[in-house]
Amino acid sequence: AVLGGADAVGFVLAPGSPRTVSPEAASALAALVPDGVESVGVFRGQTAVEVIASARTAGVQTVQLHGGEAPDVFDAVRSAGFGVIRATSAETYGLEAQEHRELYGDARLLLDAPDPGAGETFDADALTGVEPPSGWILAGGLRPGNVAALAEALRPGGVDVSSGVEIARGVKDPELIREFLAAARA
Ligand SMILES: O=C(O)c1ccccc1NCC(=O)[C@H](O)[C@H](O)COP(=O)(O)O
Repeated sequence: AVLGGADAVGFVLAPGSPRTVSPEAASALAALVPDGVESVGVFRGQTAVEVIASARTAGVQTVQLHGGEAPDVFDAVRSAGFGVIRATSAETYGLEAQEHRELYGDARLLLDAPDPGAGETFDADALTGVEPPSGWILAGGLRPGNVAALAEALRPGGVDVSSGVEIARGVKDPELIREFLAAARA
């Protein structure tokens, strides 16, 4: 991903995924990430104490929370010195955009399909009449063949991919990563 020109790389530190890496393994990988490329730890449903401990061991800069965590978890993570990304489904966000602004306002927003990391797209109609905050990140079922059209239609500040650059669940493919990055940049 770094060689292909990604702006950020993510390590799944949430338990129970075929993509899960230990904080120690993530630390060895994050140490290879050069300055200027953001390293992100991906979490779901853990306590603030667990998230912060894992993120510190892994040495990531940013924490991405997928589990509907409460605002106080975001505050704790931020106070521990990490950047924070709030990942939520586009359907949920469509119903609570005001709440996001009020409760999580300075967290970056990532809009995803309901089942994170499953390679499913969301129904873009969920965002009709909703304007996500500037710099929001689009995720969910992106692939080299659809990222340009979806980005053109939805105008996010960035895109995030997992399944669409894998040859099997949890197994990334360098060529698909290169194709995805080229299509997203275009
Ligand atoms: O990828 C996982 O297995 C995962 C597990 C627990 C929480 C989040 C997870 N992934 C979130 C991501 O960062 C994915 O990149 C994002 O949901 C997009 O996934 P995909 O639709 O497979 O491209």
